[in-house]
Amino acid sequence: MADDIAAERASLDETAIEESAADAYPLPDPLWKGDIGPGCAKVDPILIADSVRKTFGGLVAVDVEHVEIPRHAITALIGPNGAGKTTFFNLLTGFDKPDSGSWEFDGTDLAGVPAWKIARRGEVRTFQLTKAFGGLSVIDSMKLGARDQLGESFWACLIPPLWRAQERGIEERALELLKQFKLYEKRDDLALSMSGGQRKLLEMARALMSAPQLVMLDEPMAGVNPALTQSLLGHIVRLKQQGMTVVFVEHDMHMVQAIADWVVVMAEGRVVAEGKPTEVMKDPVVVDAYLGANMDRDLGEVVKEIRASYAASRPEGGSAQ
Ligand SMILES: Nc1ncnc2c1ncn2[C@@H]1O[C@H](COP(=O)(O)OP(=O)(O)OP(=O)(O)O)[C@@H](O)[C@H]1O
Repeated sequence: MADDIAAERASLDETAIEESAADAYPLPDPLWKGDIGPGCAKVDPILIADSVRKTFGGLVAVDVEHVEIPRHAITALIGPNGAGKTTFFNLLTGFDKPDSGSWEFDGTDLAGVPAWKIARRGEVRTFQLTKAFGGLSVIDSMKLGARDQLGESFWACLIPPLWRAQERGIEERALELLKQFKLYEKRDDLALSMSGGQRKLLEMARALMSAPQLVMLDEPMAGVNPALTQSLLGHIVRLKQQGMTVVFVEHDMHMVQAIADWVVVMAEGRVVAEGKPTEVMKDPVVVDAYLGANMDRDLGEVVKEIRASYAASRPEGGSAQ
């Protein structure tokens, strides 16, 4: 496993990650305050969610008591299928409405705020399945992304020099991002003519049109060939080097260990564990959530039992919660 991770890290140089840039936004060490565990406080959180709950009929899809996302870090959100990861993403980014709960992004309450306004405030997301690009070219998809996220200014539309300047700015940013994502040569191609992996890159580039602070990526590597996976991993690390905070959903623990600073684990709608990537997969609660044992039992009870037996087996106190 360690060799695999080393190889994964070594291969990231395909996208020329500049080591010198890594310290531009140094992370607090440690990232958390107090006891480490589900819902633990962070030294510098960019997003704080409280009592966020979403049900579909009788099914509780999300029931997150408290979670904090560390600023400037790469956080992986992991968990078995149906754990509620995508639904939680949808809620936090305004693409779905919770039954209850609140969350703040960089000190601003975002509950009930629509997706386009959330994007304007600096929190953007990509989708598990890339959104339809219609018959648009790559460059037009980028420009439309800017409109989706930046919105149209009524006054700018009435004053030609203003909208021309805005158009120019959008085009320049789109071309710059396409260069960064190595899609510049494809700018006039139909977006739909690109491979699944290239569309994932395009979706990520498009999400950056509004110069966000927090980028939420839903399974960015799913269905992408290994070569492009390296490239995507490199791009995610580069977002962090540029000062953005990243949250990504991923099932492959090699990828998580290769790039994540922090891991949040969900199961049955709840956050059941948090920690550093190297530590969190040793947590028996996480092992259990992945193995799917106890599926028919109340998760809260299972978590309590496992933590109690784990603590008992470690006289010095075991895990924090
Ligand atoms: N629109 C919906 N209507 C009904 N049930 C839904 C809806 N969206 C999600 N669910 C259910 O909510 C639960 C959580 O789903 P969600 O997609 O958020 O999980 P996930 O952790 O992202 O899973 P995966 O890793 O498979 O993508 C699942 O049981 C799912 O079937």
